[in-house]
Amino acid sequence: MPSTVIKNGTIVTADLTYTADVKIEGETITEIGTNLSGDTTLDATGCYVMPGGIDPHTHLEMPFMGTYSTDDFHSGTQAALAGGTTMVVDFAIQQPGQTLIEALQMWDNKSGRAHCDFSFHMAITGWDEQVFDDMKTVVQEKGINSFKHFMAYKGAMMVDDDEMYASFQRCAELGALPLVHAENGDVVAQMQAKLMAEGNDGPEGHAYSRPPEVEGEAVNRAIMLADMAGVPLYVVHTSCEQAHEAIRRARQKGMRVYGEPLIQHLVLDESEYFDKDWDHSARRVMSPPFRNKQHQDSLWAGLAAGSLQCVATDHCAFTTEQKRFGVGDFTKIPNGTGGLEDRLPLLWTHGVRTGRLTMNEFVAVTSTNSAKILNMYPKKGAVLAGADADLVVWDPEATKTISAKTQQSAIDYNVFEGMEVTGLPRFTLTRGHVAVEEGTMKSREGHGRFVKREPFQSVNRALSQWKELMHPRKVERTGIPASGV
Ligand SMILES: NC(=O)NCCC(=O)O
Ligand SMILES: [Zn+2]
Ligand SMILES: [Zn+2]
Repeated sequence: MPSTVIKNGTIVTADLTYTADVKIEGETITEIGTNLSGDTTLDATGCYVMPGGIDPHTHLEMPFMGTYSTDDFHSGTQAALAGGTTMVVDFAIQQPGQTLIEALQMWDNKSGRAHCDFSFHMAITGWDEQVFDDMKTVVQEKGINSFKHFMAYKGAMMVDDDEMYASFQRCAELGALPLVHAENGDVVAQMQAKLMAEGNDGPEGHAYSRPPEVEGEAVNRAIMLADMAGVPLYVVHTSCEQAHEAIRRARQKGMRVYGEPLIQHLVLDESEYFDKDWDHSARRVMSPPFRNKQHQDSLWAGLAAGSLQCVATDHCAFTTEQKRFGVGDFTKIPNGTGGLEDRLPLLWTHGVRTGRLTMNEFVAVTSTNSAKILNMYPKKGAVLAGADADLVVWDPEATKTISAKTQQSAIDYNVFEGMEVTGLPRFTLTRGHVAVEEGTMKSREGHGRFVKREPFQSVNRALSQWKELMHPRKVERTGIPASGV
């Protein structure tokens, strides 16, 4: 079996920083030590050797708002690798009339082009007996242990409380983790209609129609429902203090609630929606929208304090032409932005280089925490013998200016255009294969494999045990008075 040794680097994991060589045989890390040798040597002088990034939230070739997101499993996973991310978790979403299993088949077909490993969350967009039954197949046979619920996008993917609570209870039974896109979709729809009626039809209307309160309310509601169902909860794209505050409070009360800020919300703010150039603002339309500096500070603090766990991208990239579907009606601008290639360099630049995050916290929030929360650690998210050789050799001094002209993403712009970043991959390895070397792409289409994720044992068992103990019990009484009737 061909072997590779990464030499002269410093290993940085979520909890350790130390000097050692890393030996890879085939697709797996087989040894960590000193003076190791192999068929090939990768020089990591001056670099950190870290677990490759895991993006827990992407939408590649997603059918949405009358079109498909432009980055697919080919360009999207190339972008991931170029930026040091070695695994993405995408969302399989049923289309009207489709079963969960049919939707999964669709995602299986699309993902054949992936250059890096991937897994899926399954979206629940309605509720009936078939969905109830299929959830069991999805968890027990298809290797998917997480289900997403959209509390927004009324008239499309949104589920109501009835459906969500039923699904949360099913997740509890199956050892699965529910995810929520938390915005009050009913209120958003009313605000959108009002803004449009007042002639407020530009991209700034998108931000006005989705204030932090609609997110905070929904996060609180989802947390309460999850608590009543006895299941943990993962809140995707946590963008504001109201949402973070709800997560923080729940965690202080002992609830297993996880929060995921996006790199976009951490570094871009709401002023983007007030640009005079319609295209500039529309390209940045996503839900929830970008917020102000106070909200950004809250998210950064949450990552350092541990009340927020994973930094994702929600990569859902539309071209300018696609964004223009919404000229004259902001509600028709396809929601979504890219970020796969830029997540790690931006987080390093704005997090580690400013002192907001340590290097170990950086690894935790870009990789290890996702692997643990989604139940694939230590196969993924670890630099350990036996783990997949998904690694990034990170040059902390390498710099570039982000530009659509040099990106892997297939769209015609980049929402971070012109930003300088310091900290880039020297090498990115996906299951032992060197996919990126000093900015040159050497990745292979179809190399990526589906990563099966087993149902959760400990957290769900602990919660159901507690639920069982607290279950309503009839009080057996003596001396019951005769009925008054
Ligand atoms: N976030 C966004 O605007 N688009 C992608 C779909 C979603 O996650 O809501
Ligand atoms: Zn969402
Ligand atoms: Zn999303």
